[in-house]
Amino acid sequence: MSNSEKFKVFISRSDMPESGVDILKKQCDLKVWDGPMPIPKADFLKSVQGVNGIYCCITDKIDKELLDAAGPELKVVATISVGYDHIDVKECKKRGIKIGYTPGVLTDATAELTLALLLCTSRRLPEATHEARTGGWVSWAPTWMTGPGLADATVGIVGFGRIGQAVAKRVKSFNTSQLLYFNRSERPEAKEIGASKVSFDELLSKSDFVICCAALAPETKEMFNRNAFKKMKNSAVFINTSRGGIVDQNALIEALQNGTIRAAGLDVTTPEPLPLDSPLFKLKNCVILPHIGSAAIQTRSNMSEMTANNILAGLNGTKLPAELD
Ligand SMILES: O=C(O)[C@H](O)CO
Repeated sequence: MSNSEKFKVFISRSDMPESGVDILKKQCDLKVWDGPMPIPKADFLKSVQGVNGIYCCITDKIDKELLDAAGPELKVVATISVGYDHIDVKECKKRGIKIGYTPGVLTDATAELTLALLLCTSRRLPEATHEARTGGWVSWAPTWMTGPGLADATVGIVGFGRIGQAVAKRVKSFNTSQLLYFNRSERPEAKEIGASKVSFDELLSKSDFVICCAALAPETKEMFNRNAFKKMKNSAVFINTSRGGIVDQNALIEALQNGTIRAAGLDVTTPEPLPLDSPLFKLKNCVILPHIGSAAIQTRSNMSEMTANNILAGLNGTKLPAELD
């Protein structure tokens, strides 16, 4: 393509980290959505007409209707995320549209956040700071604000890919007694980490902490349902930093209200943002974060650069640096 007819790329947010946008600016004709976020569907459909590439994020549904609206010139869709459950992968493949995502660069940030959320939930930090600020801190007290520690605990990780393994390595440094994992396939890396593969049921019944790092797919949808929570210890702490759809949220609310499990820490919910009147916000034993797993400054820049490079490769017809196969 000559300079006068650059590739057309649509970017669905005006606040995508600059480092990636700068890469694209030099070589593409960029159209950036700067209206309300996330981009309303009707605007999305209009904005993508005739583009060659789409730079999107997890709130943008890339479905058949959107691909139809974009038309036959669309070569690549790249998401600034490792998760791709918002993209109709089959439909893209059928049309020969390449999909880029951002595995690897956010592993450390997400693992860090998972640990932060776990400690926050088990040691009741939001409750404790609230008490300190509002006069509940009357005196040091032997049993006040106590919660389970990680030392000598059994930790179960569901989904043992990059992020699950990074979480396991970090958790181990807290002197846990046992690391269990549940994954579709056996992971060779588990041996060195010191984690044992068990069935989902065994993980649920033995773990003091259950951490969900699995990707959302038809097989994992609502795998944490009423039955699963019943199999967990009453003292268990549940952490989810992957996708809200993996949990039957009503079952979780019930489990937290009834003491079926002790507490939950969630970086992801259904829907997002979680409505302010959700019962989850009323529960002291639930810590909720607004999906900030990968929100480390440098990580987001790296993700943006990877997204841009995925787009450029897709436009030029070469293998993407991180292509979904
Ligand atoms: O899938 C992802 O990358 C996260 O959920 C958002 O960074």
